[in-house]
Amino acid sequence: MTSPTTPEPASHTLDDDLARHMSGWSKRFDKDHDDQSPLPSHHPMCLGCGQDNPHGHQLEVLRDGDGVLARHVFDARHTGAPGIAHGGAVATVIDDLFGFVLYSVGEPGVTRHLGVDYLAPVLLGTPYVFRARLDRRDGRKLFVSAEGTDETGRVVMKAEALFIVVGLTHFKDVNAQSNPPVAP
Ligand SMILES: CCCCCCCC/C=C\CCCCCCCC(=O)SCCNC(=O)CCNC(=O)[C@H](O)C(C)(C)COP(=O)(O)OP(=O)(O)OC[C@H]1O[C@@H](n2cnc3c(N)ncnc32)[C@H](O)[C@@H]1OP(=O)(O)O
Repeated sequence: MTSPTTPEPASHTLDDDLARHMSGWSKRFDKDHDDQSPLPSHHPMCLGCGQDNPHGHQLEVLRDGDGVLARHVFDARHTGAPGIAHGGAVATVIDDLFGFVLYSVGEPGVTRHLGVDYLAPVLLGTPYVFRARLDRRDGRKLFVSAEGTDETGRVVMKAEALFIVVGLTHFKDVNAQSNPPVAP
């Protein structure tokens, strides 16, 4: 529910977004994306990384060699069992991080399959590092993997996913069929 102090999301039209993202996604990791430099968010309202989404994780994702990295602290909004991050919130962060691996591919893609192994509780208010990479590509199929570690280096979760490369028309076609976005 929107509180009176919750900022209204900025207005972004699909055509604006597509135009902006088209140039963004055509860029591979390059001189603009030096190692350990931040990568642009998918979209200002993206649940994972959008800076205008007050309900999102507002991830800041860095290029990390051939992969990507995000440092993240889950908070009370992400509670599952008391004191522990909800598994769906952890999966959201990882799914979104995989969406940043697309920068190394230079083409847009969407999640076809996501698998998560929860090896240890992910605690609220505790810093974790999540890393993801492209393992292999088979035509339009991108096989990616990731893991999350705590400050001691202990691996608390692992994930693997299949992303499918799609054209930008995928997003346009889907939006043409859907209802207009609703403000939170
Ligand atoms: C608002 C404007 C924004 C504009 C922005 C523009 C740029 C943004 C760009 C990028 C954003 C990235 C943002 C990341 C955010 C995080 C990621 C998400 O949340 S993504 C959302 C959730 N995912 C979906 O909504 C997909 C829904 N699914 C589909 O639309 C279709 O299923 C689709 C397009 C993915 C594929 O459909 P098919 O009918 O073409 O293909 P099929 O038969 O399903 O399978 C594809 C291939 O995968 C294999 N496959 C399927 N499951 C497999 C499995 N478990 N293991 C191995 N292979 C598998 C199959 O055998 C097939 O292989 P074979 O191509 O024939 O060789």
